[in-house]
Amino acid sequence: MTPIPFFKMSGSGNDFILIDNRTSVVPEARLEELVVGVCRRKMSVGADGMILVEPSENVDFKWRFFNSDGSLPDMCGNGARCAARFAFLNGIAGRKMAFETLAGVIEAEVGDAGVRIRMTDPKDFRLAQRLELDGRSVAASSVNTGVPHAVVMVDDIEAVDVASDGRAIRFHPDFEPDGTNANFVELNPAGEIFIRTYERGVEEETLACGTGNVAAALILAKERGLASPVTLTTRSGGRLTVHFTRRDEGFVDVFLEGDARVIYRGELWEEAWQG
Ligand SMILES: N[C@H](CCC[C@H](N)C(=O)O)C(=O)O
Repeated sequence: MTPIPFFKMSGSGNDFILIDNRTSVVPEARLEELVVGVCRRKMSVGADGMILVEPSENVDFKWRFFNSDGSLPDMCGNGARCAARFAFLNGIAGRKMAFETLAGVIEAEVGDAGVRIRMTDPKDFRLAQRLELDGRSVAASSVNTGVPHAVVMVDDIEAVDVASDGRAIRFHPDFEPDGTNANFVELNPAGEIFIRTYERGVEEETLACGTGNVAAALILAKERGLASPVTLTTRSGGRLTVHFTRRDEGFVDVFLEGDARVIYRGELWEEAWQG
């Protein structure tokens, strides 16, 4: 099989494999095997997800985004920034662009220092829920920022067992049938915000989650009165900034801004994803 050119990129530590699939270079019949195979750490390239850039009749391009387990969520904030810069660098779009996702059309602007994307309007806010986790009652809020997110405020972000508590929230009955991503957020006395995320479809903690940072920022705005812009420090140490305008009980003009780094370019051989 002809090797498939790809970029490896990172959005604040959330890493992705990106492929220009406008001429259908990936074997559609073996797509899930390809996604899961190449996202394996150590055995292959390794990534939190894969992005296919494909033709669109209405805007600059359409994307298909896959979590590393092969699932197809509606949106990915860090992946969207990487897809925008990938499209710009490969002449698929200009600095300002729009592309189709399952969550809707995402507008993006590629700057010299980072990429800014317009998020879909947040929906399904649920504040001050109580989740029963292994006999503990945990306060959480949730919102859909393109994908579902639960947000738990904590006093010490370093003390959180993200693998265990994150997984328990991700599969909690309150979020069935689709499940949710689970975010843990510390707002310290100096006003600094630290966030850690267990990601649905990766099924472990990732170093950053764009839609999760947006969820945390909007819930902090609602519950703690934070004003736009809100900057959060992710597990990688990378910082993401969320801009928004309050409108009645909701938010409009929500933007996510952060880096989208090219790590390397390569070509996928079939043995990189077979079995
Ligand atoms: N794992 C998420 C999708 C990717 C979200 C995250 N990587 C982001 O940057 O928004 C889900 O299945 O809901």
